[in-house]
Amino acid sequence: MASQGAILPPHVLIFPMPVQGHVTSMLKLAELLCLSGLDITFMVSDFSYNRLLKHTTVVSRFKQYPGFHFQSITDGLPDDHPRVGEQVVDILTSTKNITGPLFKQMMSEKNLFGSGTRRPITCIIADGVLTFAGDFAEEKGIPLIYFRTISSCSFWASFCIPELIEAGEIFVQGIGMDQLVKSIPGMEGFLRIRDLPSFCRVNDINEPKLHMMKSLTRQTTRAQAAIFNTFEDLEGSIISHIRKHIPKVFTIGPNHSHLKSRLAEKKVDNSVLSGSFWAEDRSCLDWLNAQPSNSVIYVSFGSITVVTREQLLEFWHGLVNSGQRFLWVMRPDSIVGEGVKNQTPIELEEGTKARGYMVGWAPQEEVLNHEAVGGFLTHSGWNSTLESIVVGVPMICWPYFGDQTINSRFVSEGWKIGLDIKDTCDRDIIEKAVKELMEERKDEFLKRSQNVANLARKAVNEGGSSYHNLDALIDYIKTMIV
Ligand SMILES: O=c1ccn([C@@H]2O[C@H](COP(=O)(O)OP(=O)(O)O[C@H]3O[C@H](CO)[C@@H](O)[C@H](O)[C@H]3O)[C@@H](O)[C@H]2O)c(=O)[nH]1
Ligand SMILES: C[C@H]1CC[C@@H]2C(C(=O)O)=CO[C@@H](O)[C@@H]21
Repeated sequence: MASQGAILPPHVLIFPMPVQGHVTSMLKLAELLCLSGLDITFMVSDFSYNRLLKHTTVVSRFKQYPGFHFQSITDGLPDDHPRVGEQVVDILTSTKNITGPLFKQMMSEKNLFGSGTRRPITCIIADGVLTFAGDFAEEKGIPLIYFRTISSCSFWASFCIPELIEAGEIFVQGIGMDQLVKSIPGMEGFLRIRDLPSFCRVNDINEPKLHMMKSLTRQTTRAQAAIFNTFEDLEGSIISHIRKHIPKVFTIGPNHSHLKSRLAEKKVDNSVLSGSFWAEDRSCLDWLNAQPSNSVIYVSFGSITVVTREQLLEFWHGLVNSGQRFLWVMRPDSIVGEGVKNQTPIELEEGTKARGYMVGWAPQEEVLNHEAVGGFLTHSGWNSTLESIVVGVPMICWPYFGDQTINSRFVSEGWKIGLDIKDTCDRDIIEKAVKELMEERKDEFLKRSQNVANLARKAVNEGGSSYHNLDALIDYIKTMIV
């Protein structure tokens, strides 16, 4: 065993928070590491695993990597828990209280997943929000790398929560939402209190969600290193501030594009790795095929956002009144509340028949890459933002919660590749924003988005920063074998 052990590769446990946006980006990381011959155990909740089995080919795709194994575990919630909207935060508590102890027991019963052909886990790459995985690594002396799946700008703002509290810059009643934030180094001058991660909007400065986010983020420093799904040309100036607290930061993104680049280099199938929790309706690609170039605004609010029927109608009127073509993802579980009567006004039905198409879930990466798509009305989830950036599609941002409120500010005022309509939901504002993005300022937005897209693609190809950093990460993981 000892001599066999010497030639066995490192064995990495990858553990995402079990929700779509986190599993998606950590699956891409897993495949990137598999391509370098590392052994991977990918921990996923029973709920997520069943969704993956039902709606994707990930299991057969990963069969080509003999060193890759899925391991499922409960997320601690009952099957019928909605796992959407603000209630998704319940997963943080249930995984800590229920999954954490089971994980610990499983690791000990299964000898850290070691066998005659695999080393026991040599390194844990845990989602930065799964603190119990960090506790376990620390307790057992296993090297720990945190992967926070949000943007670096959002991470950095959350990291600065103690300074924000100290400076009185957390939103509580009586503070102006449009006041500029001064206590986040690197964001002075354009970040407003309104743009801080939504957990910073509280009724009382002692509210648990604010303090949970503060400690979740601050505890990242106990890891030996951190990974971010971003690239230096996009967020380098912010990352330089993070590096003062976490010296080893590996920026390796955009992960989905990096994976494509590495697969192409190896001349193997580089089709999109879909980790969808819902069935992708590919008929929208046929519809897009029949639309002119850059003429369609794609509308999707990711996997967690929910809207009331009133909000839905505002979006719908705004889109139809804009006169633009639209492709709209309406997730089956995304409409909440009783709201107004369940009848669709005739003008919306007609407007949709003439210029729109709706699906329950789309193959988003392919949709955004389609030449007919010229804009994206998004909730500013980090994966969606990066997927849009890579293909140079300008955005209208309607952030729902969490990191999205700051991502949208960076899109509009930082990188200037879109518009931010946060905190509004009004048909006239939506109509105006769609016209501005798709007609009036179209060339300006497309040009800037193309420039950023070129930087993203440069980052993930040979010679680029993310390409270099992934190699450095793999070398680092190899040094962790004790
Ligand atoms: O019809 C659809 C809609 C979405 N997607 C994919 O689903 C993912 C959605 O991820 P993201 O855009 O990041 O949004 P959320 O699902 O909301 O992700 C959660 O996780 C992200 C990463 O931490 C955070 O940035 C978000 O705020 C958080 O809500 C993306 O890869 C999309 O391509 C599809 O494939 N088809
Ligand atoms: C449910 C949310 C709590 C934290 C996660 C997150 C993050 O800050 O890492 C962003 O949005 C959500 O996916 C998670």
